[in-house]
Amino acid sequence: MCEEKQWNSTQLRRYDLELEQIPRLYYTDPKIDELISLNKPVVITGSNIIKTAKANWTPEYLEQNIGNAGHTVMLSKTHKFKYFDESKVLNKNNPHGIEFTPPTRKTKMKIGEFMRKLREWKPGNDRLYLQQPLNNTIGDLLVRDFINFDWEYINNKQSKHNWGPLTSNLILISQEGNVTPCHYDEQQNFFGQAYGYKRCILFPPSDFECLYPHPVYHPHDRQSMVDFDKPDYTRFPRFKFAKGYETVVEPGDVLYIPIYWWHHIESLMRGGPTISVNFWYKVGPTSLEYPLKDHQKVSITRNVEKMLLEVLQDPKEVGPLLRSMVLGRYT
Ligand SMILES: CC1(C)c2ccccc2-c2ccc(C[C@@H](CC(=O)O)C(=O)C(=O)O)cc21
Ligand SMILES: [Zn+2]
Repeated sequence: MCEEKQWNSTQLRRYDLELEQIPRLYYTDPKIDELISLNKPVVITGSNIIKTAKANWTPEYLEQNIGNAGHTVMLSKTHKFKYFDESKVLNKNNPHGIEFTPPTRKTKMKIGEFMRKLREWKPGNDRLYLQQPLNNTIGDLLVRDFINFDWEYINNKQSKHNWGPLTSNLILISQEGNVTPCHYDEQQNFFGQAYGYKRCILFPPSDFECLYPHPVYHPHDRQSMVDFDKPDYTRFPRFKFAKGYETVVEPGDVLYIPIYWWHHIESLMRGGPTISVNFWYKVGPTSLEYPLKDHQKVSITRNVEKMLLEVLQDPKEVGPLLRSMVLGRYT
């Protein structure tokens, strides 16, 4: 029987993008391994990977069981939560940083205060996004749920596809309508959706030239400079050629976000709070096999930018040197 959909398209933000669907496959389907080995995204459905989270993790349950520590909560004046690396911001003990006005603020909050602020939220208030690494501060029931994830399935994928060690699991509690803007991570990611619905838009690493990442030394390193709500086609003309893939993940789904794939993730508008848990895997230094994969080329560009900054010291000199090296000679 076809389940009635729990959401409708008016809850999705509208972007000037052509989007294909990310395949949704039942967890026993061997095509899942084919896609993962090709570093392509896939939604794994019907599995027990995060079954206990799907069964138990409601906002009320987390309020009771996530633990009594202060949790990291991001605050934003807009619906966008654009990540930035604090270590790259100019400040007294970082003379090489660059001028930067952080778009979000980090604070610590007990879960009760966070949930109250969500319930009492009004337009004009800061929006909230809670993230909590699964560590020894979380409550016993959450530890039990975490232990009862289907680790046999997860570890089988990790070893079959030569992922490195699991580096962290983040629990994410988002306010409805929040957006994590388009960025890539240097880790393989099993993105589990426990409660509520999230729309995920992904682009392959080969779309690097259409998504204009900030310079590597910028606090918004790895984040796209393009504002999806209002793209500046003069500065970013190739954005119109970006070829995206999308899906709306529902409770129990696990989306495989391949390393270096761009992803924009939004909690559906008017869909209530959402709860996700991700699994990040660091990959060791891979030997370069030819022809190089697209994500390896992105990694090479990062090394060039880092080396140039190191030797030039002044961030403002990196662009001009690259330009003089390339214009008229390689273009
Ligand atoms: C935006 C936020 C809260 C944040 C602020 C400051 C530092 C880190 C982070 C951070 C890290 C991961 C996510 C989860 C997910 C995006 C999503 O689900 O919204 C994602 O990108 C991934 O799993 O790779 C979200 C965040
Ligand atoms: Zn990410």
